[in-house]
Amino acid sequence: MLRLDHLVKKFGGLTATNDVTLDFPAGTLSAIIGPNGAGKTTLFNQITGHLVPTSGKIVFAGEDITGMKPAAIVRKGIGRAFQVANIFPTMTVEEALASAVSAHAHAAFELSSAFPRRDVKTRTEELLALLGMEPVARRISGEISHGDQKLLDVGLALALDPKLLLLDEPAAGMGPEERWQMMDTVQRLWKSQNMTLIFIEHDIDLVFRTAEIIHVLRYGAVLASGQADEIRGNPEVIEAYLGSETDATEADSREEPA
Ligand SMILES: Nc1ncnc2c1ncn2[C@@H]1O[C@H](COP(=O)(O)OP(=O)(O)OP(=O)(O)O)[C@@H](O)[C@H]1O
Repeated sequence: MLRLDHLVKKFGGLTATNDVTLDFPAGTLSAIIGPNGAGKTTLFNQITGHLVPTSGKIVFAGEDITGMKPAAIVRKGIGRAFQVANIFPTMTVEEALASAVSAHAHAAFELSSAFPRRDVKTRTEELLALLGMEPVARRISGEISHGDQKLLDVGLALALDPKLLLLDEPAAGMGPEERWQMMDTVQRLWKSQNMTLIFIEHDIDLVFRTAEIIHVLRYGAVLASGQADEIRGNPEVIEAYLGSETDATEADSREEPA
């Protein structure tokens, strides 16, 4: 579904993504972990077209999408949950979701007149149910809890019917109980929506419980890939990951002199 092929991204003398080659097979639920500054978000930004790789290729569904603009990549079927709930602060949750569903239906209809018009109301209700957000459907987006706003972000990305969904720390800023619930929801969405999902997460316990495949980044490069048991038992990973608790930004140590 998605292949990253020798992907390099440099910011001046800093190599944020260092020769990353990874496969994300269709239908899988993968996590990307790694210390602060390991290059996780930079990787996502390249996949979504917000950053252009210095070298290497990004192949999605058999097509080379390297260097395409973000809007074109969204149309190819790659969605990402941004912190967008605050774009609709005065709308209710239901209205915000309906707007996203409606915009997507409209774009799809313009692309192909054969594309069936979506029943916006039905899809909105479906999403509310999927997200478990019916109880807050009529509340103002800007006034719901942080956790519900993060869920709404995911819902807005889902409204575009992505084949591949990228979530950057979906449980960030939540309390322990809420974090587990969020990851349960992510797993449920992934199962029910027949999509490929990649998430970035710092909490290694959440990752071990949720992801099928885990990729560990360090200094912008892939340190290890595998299932939870393989990753859990990898001394290098443990060292790299636990080391991050004390190093604020590991990338600081790899800046080359100008
Ligand atoms: N636009 C940019 N310009 C210059 N340097 C950047 C830019 N974006 C990221 N970096 C640097 O690239 C390195 C990797 O950053 P990135 O945000 O991808 O790491 P991360 O693994 O997502 O970290 P975190 O877990 O803290 O979010 C960091 O040193 C960061 O400062």
